Amino acid sequence: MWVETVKYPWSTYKDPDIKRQFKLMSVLGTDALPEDKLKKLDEIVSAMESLYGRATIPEYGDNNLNRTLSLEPDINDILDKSTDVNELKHVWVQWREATGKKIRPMYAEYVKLSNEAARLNNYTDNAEFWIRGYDVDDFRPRMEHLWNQIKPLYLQIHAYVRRKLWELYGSSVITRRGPIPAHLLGDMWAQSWERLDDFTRPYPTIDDVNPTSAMINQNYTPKKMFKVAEEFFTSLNLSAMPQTFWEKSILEKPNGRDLVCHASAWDFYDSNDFRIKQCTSVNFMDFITAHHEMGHIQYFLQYKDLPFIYRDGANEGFHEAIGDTIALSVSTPKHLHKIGLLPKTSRTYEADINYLYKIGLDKVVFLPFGYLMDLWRWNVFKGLTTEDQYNCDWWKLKYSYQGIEPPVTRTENDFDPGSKYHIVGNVPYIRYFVSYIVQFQFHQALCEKADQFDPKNPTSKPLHECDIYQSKNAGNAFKDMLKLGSSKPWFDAMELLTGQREMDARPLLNYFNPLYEWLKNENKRTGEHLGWETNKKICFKKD
Ligand SMILES: O=C(CCC(O)(O)[C@H](Cc1ccccc1)NC(=O)c1ccccc1)N[C@@H](Cc1c[nH]c2ccccc12)C(=O)O
Ligand SMILES: [Zn+2]
Repeated sequence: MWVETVKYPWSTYKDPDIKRQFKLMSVLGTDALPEDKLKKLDEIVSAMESLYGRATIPEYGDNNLNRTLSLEPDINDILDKSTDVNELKHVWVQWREATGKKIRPMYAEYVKLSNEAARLNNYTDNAEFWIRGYDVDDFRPRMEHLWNQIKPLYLQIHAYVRRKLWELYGSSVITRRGPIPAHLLGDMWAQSWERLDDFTRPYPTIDDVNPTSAMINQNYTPKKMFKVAEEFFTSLNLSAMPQTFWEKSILEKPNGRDLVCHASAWDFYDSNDFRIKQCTSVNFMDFITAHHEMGHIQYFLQYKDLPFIYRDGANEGFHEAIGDTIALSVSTPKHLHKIGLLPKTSRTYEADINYLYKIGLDKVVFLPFGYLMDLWRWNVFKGLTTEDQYNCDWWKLKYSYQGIEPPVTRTENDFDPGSKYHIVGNVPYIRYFVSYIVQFQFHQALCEKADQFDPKNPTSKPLHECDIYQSKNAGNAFKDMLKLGSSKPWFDAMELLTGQREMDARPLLNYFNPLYEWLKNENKRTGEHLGWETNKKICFKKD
């Protein structure tokens, strides 16, 4: 699709739309590389990705079955249910042995070739190439500013969770002033801690909002989960999944066949064939992920008749935010009760705080992780993090932003970034940080359209109780934005839906404000230390 700028001097064109189409078409990406280097880069990425996709670890304990475990569903089930710190440490270490450690030798060449491609596209390095779609030249300082707005809330939830884990595991495993050991947080990368909800929530006597048992009792299947998700979208007057979607998607892990299980959504650019690949288990987290993936498909469907150069998100964060925005309504006790996945709902202060805490264990906790993933990669592409300190710099960032530490000593023989899909799959990650901010802007705007939020009187109808289900008003407003695809700068798309042109952390902070107040009081009551400190060494040389 490379349009010779000499033949078409498009930068001189007057028509803004034609000019935009040529500009988008002229970005070559890795195709700018000479044939042999492009081939080498593709080989490295597919080698890293297939190694990750095939990775298994030995089962914990000395049983002689020597079964092996995959990430999905085996290891995730252990992270969900086990409180045996030695079993948690085993899966944490073994997953990194099976993935990052083996991928490390390939990474430096991947970095070199990616930077070469970026420079051939007239970018200084691949970091600049990756953030071009956000259309501002101070994008990285803006991300730091957003993080600084969120950090006080994160410090509160971090201090509270650390105390609850200290109560559960004792001071031989965790302190009350230091970083939290990463294997105790219910997730392989400590990116979201919602699996801790069950035994750390503020008011434990109040029923937990966990529809998994109802899903199992009602014989939910993966297909049923996607059908229920689809019905939410159609209730908004958005599009149903086309027949080919149901015929060609892979919604369950095919037994026997090796498959990269990391969820993904696919647009075949023929205005008809759209698919999801997801190794779905019947549980609430996978039900939410199903909405995330279906959000991608809905975007595909809404922009499918645009010139194909415009068949993309307004920016990459928008594409990640569609499904999550819908999921903010789906997750409410009110909605789950309405679709029969929650026996009853009690609208008390305690139930409210419990709910905000559960959502906060995903959304607030995720933000430092969503940010540091590309902070590390930007430093690598810019040569600020050199190969001999890959792992040291990774753990410096995990300590500094997330306030966590590894359960065992890490050295430069390890490569912990390579234990995360997006690092081996060459998938940028700041898109999820952007999504977690803008999805609350979208949610607030849609709730206003659904007459379930009033910005002039925000406490009259609390944003966290809003469910836009069956609101055609909200759906049509969402549709108008989705239909733009990437045909307009993302500021215009944002303004069309929300009335403002910038990313703004205030809707997220307003949403969680009752939880923030509760956590401040609770941490003051128990005398929690906010933040973390340690005298442990973080970096060790290759042995
Ligand atoms: O990676 C994903 C979901 C996978 C994806 O839908 O984002 C997928 C990633 C991917 C990109 C490129 C190739 C293969 C997989 N993205 C897409 O399928 C996709 C499709 C069209 C446009 C843009 C992205 N979520 C992130 C974080 C996350 C954000 N919201 C969530 C909700 C539930 C669970 C996780 C998340 C994670 O798991 O760390
Ligand atoms: Zn996604």
